[in-house]
Amino acid sequence: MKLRRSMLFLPGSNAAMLSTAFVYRPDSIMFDLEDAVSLREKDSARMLVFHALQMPIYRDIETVVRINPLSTPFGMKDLEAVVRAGADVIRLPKTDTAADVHALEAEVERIERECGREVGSTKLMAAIESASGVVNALAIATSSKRLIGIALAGFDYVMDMQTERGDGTELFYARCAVLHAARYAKIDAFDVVFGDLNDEAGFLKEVDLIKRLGFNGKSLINPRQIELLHNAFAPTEEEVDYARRVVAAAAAGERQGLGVVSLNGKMIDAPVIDHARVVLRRAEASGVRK
Ligand SMILES: CC(C)(COP(=O)(O)OP(=O)(O)OC[C@H]1O[C@@H](n2cnc3c(N)ncnc32)[C@H](O)[C@@H]1OP(=O)(O)O)[C@@H](O)C(=O)NCCC(=O)NCCSC(=O)C[C@@](O)(CC(=O)O)C(=O)O
Ligand SMILES: [Mg+2]
Repeated sequence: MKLRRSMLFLPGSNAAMLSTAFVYRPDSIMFDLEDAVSLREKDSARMLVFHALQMPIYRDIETVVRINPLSTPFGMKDLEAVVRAGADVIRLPKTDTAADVHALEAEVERIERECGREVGSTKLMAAIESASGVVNALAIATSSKRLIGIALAGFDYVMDMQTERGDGTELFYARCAVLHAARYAKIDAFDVVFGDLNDEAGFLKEVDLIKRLGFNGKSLINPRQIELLHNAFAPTEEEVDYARRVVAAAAAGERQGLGVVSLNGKMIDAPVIDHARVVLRRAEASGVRK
């Protein structure tokens, strides 16, 4: 089971963060060349990220680079550098249509051929940051075989919607649209950045909500958020124990030729058994909640 619970953003211009971020063990590290980098640092940040991607410390952690949009003077330069440097995933910001992904994919394929990387080895993810992106979420999610997932980007999205971040009501439709598109396309879905580092309770409430909705994980901006997120996504001892009992009851039922059995008065059928197996695989991959 490939875990992508935590995707930690860090500004590509910050050399100290670039060389230490791996110690926090997020599932993926996202080097940002877009909005966290000022205009005068765009070129130096690209160089820093180009070198960081080739450091041995990043060999066993998924690396994602958020490039600038291809419509800016920086986007193509970013892409040339980071595909050649071996980024695992390119995150396209402000993806409004499937055509944005097609344009990116064509350039990635050209660069892979030019530099001798295996064609198709560079994966993509699309960040949806506008009403247009949400309306086109299904077309975006199904636009390329390279896509590992789509992410909702809350800050730009609420700006586009002429509202502001609040209790989540403002994101409800977009979260559901992004999730359904991702599930239809059988790729991952990532939730928004939570910006208030001192509001741990608010962060955990949001994590609980997005876990219940079905997101795979969340974009993060600070290492403090990683352990909280991983812990909240891990199954509890009780959930693991119950899952084991469901699997055992199902096996006993199968031996008796029964498709459906009951466990303490609760119906155990195929989807319940599948869910129990997911809980057990999750516990194996991530450990049990502390
Ligand atoms: C927020 C803050 C300045 C706070 O700094 P502070 O220094 O107060 O934090 P502290 O907790 O005190 O740091 C303790 C120790 O951790 C180190 N440390 C901190 N953060 C680290 C990190 N990220 N990676 C590695 N290391 C880190 C730090 O260096 C220190 O190390 P040391 O000195 O050695 O002890 C800092 O976190 C930070 O810059 N975050 C990343 C911001 C960023 O990338 N934004 C762009 C993406 S969002 C966006 O664009 C919106 C979006 O587009 C999103 C979408 O698309 O989804 C949309 O539209 O919604
Ligand atoms: Mg944004």
